[in-house]
Parts: sequence; structure tokens; C-alpha cells
Amino acid sequence: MQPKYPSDSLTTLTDIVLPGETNPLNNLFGGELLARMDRAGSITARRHSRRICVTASVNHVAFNRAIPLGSVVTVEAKVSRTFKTSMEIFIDVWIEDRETGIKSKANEAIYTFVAVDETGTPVAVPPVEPQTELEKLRFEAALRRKQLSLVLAGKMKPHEATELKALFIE
Ligand SMILES: CC(=O)SCCNC(=O)CCNC(=O)[C@H](O)C(C)(C)COP(=O)(O)OP(=O)(O)OC[C@H]1O[C@@H](n2cnc3c(N)ncnc32)[C@H](O)[C@@H]1OP(=O)(O)O
Repeated sequence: MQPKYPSDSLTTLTDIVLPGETNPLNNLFGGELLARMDRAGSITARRHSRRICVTASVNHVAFNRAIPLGSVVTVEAKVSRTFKTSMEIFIDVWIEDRETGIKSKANEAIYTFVAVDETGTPVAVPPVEPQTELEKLRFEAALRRKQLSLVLAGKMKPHEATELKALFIE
């Protein structure tokens, strides 16, 4: 299969935070942000693979900054690495200052999607070729994140997670 660039399937969703989407502190509810990230990530996975894609795992989420009511929130989803049938999608979340328009990073997350056929059976996806320095860094680290996710899900034995183990051995 022909490799694709991360920019080929980049998805950017911009939306405002409405009163029904906030917690008692008037900040964006975490579950609402997870849903927005899942939507953006699944569109990226579908654009990359041109297949039906399902969320296999949420590997990491960092709610670093609260997002206040009325904020304009941009969710950016990019393929960071592909394996056989799965795709790691990196999500960056930005909020935009109302007066200056300057965007600052609020949160990030890493999701895994799997491409499937009409019966739900996993199918192969095209490789991804990172271009920028950040894309290359995220690509390099993705295998150990996959191994960690599989170990935590009980789908890989810890001793098989060679890339992950190498992190802890000088
Ligand atoms: C967009 C949405 O919200 S969809 C709705 C929510 N999601 C769902 O309903 C998905 C339900 N789950 C499923 O359908 C299945 O468990 C699947 C398709 C995700 C995986 O099916 P499995 O039978 O486990 O297939 P299999 O073992 O071949 O794994 C398929 C790939 O997923 C990867 N995978 C499975 N679980 C995980 C996990 N927890 N973390 C990382 N990767 C995983 C496997 O490593 C494999 O990757 P590879 O082919 O690239 O090496």
C-alpha cells in the first residue's frame, strides 16, 4: 500500500463551549471533550484508511487546563503511526483568546483506531510517513505506547513488550 503523509488526513474541528456542556465550575465537561476528540480522531482514521474505523483504545488523556464556558476550542487530529490494522492518532486541543485570536494549547490525547470491514474484521491500513520533526518524534515513540496499551489491556505479556522494556534498561 502507498504510504500517506499525516497532513493528508489531518482533521480540525472548531466549536464553542455552550452552557449545557460545562461542569459546576463552568468549564468544559471532560466527557464532552473526550467525545469531540473521538469524533476528530475517527475522521482522521477514516481519511487515512478510507475504511470504517472503530476506537480500540484511549491510550492517554491529559486535562492540563480547564476550558471555560464560551471558549472557542479547536481539536486537531493527526495520524502519528500506523501498524497493521491499527492507527495511533495524536490529538492536540487549542483554545483561542477572544481579543488577540492567539491560540494556546489546552489538552492533548492519544487514541488508537482500528480499520474494519463491514463485518467488523480488522483490515490492513496504509503506512504513514512522518514529515515534520514533531511527527517524527511521535512516530518513534508510538510503538512503546502501543505495547503499553496492549499490556494494560491484557493482550500482550509484559516480557514481549521489548520496546517498552528498553525504556527502563540503560
Ligand atoms: C468511533 C467509535 O467510537 S467506534 C465505537 C467504540 N469502539 C468499538 O465499539 C470497538 C469495539 N472493539 C472491537 O471491535 C475490537 O475489539 C477491535 C476491532 C478494536 C479489535 O479487535 P480484535 O479482535 O482485538 O483484533 P486484533 O487482535 O486483530 O487487533 C486489531 C488491532 O488492534 C490493536 N489493538 C487491539 N486492542 C488494542 C489496545 N487496547 N491498544 C492498542 N491497540 C490495540 C491490535 O494490536 C491490532 O493492531 P495491528 O493489527 O495494527 O497490529
